[in-house]
Amino acid sequence: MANTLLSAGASPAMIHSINEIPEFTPKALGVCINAGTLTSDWLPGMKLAAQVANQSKKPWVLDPVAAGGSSFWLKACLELLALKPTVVRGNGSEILALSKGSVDSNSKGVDSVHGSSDAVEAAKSLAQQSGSIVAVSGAVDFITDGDKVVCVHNGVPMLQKITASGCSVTALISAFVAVDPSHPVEATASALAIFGVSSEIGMDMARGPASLRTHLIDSLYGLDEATALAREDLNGEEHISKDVKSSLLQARSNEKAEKENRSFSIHKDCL
Ligand SMILES: Nc1ncnc2c1ncn2[C@@H]1O[C@H](COP(=O)(O)OP(=O)(O)OP(=O)(O)O)[C@@H](O)[C@H]1O
Ligand SMILES: Cc1ncsc1CCO
Ligand SMILES: [Mg+2]
Repeated sequence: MANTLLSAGASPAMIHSINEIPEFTPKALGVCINAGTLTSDWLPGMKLAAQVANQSKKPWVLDPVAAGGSSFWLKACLELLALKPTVVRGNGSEILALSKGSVDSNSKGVDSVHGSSDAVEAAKSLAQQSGSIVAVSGAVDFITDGDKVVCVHNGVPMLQKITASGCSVTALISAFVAVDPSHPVEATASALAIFGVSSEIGMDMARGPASLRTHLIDSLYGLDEATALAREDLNGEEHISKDVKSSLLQARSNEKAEKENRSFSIHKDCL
């Protein structure tokens, strides 16, 4: 997660201790709270970080790792959700569990047993209930404010074989939302697209999951505006660069790129 952020031009700090939160969190431009490897000792610090981010008017993003995997995980994620994250990003099973508010008896824990398209309606409903932007990742990523839905088609299936690829893209979303907090849907879609493009470029050089991780990070670091524009088939009005401060893409419908399966498009067009 931290290496992904560094490659994108952000400056991560991984904080666990509740003692550090009041002093440190106000200094951050954005906060990412990740429920993976959760223990009851860590939860109060996570909640305090969310509260301090809210008080400091800083955006924060929740990764509800394995929300449907156990009662403890689900309760913790629902409590964090009640603290009003700017964005929630999870896989299909995580978003379905949060939306239903129940543990999934078929859950494998961290890995999704649902496709992202199975969770689009749950994501819309969760966004309406929570007031947060909700992103469901998978073969297609869906981002919704409860009304409009944006789709991102970038990415490679091998990402599922790298643990914490989802966590890393959530961290990237935090950085993008931190630099454009007034456009959280666009920032979230942009982060997912940029991560996906980087994985596609990285996959051309990779021999398996371990080398994909390396090449993804290298590709994100080396991504320039021209390459991102070409791979996204965006029009000339959008500006992307490897610097997250200028890499916020606008979601839009694009029929040609849609056929190529390589772009943003609006939900009704891409389903
Ligand atoms: N089948 C796929 N094809 C293309 N990209 C995919 C596919 N599945 C996942 N991705 C991409 O992989 C990244 C991680 O999404 P995923 O849904 O696997 O997260 P996750 O299950 O939370 O992962 P983790 O728990 O390992 O961090 C996203 O950028 C997503 O777009
Ligand atoms: C494998 C795993 N277990 C808890 S968190 C995590 C990383 C992917 O979310
Ligand atoms: Mg995950």
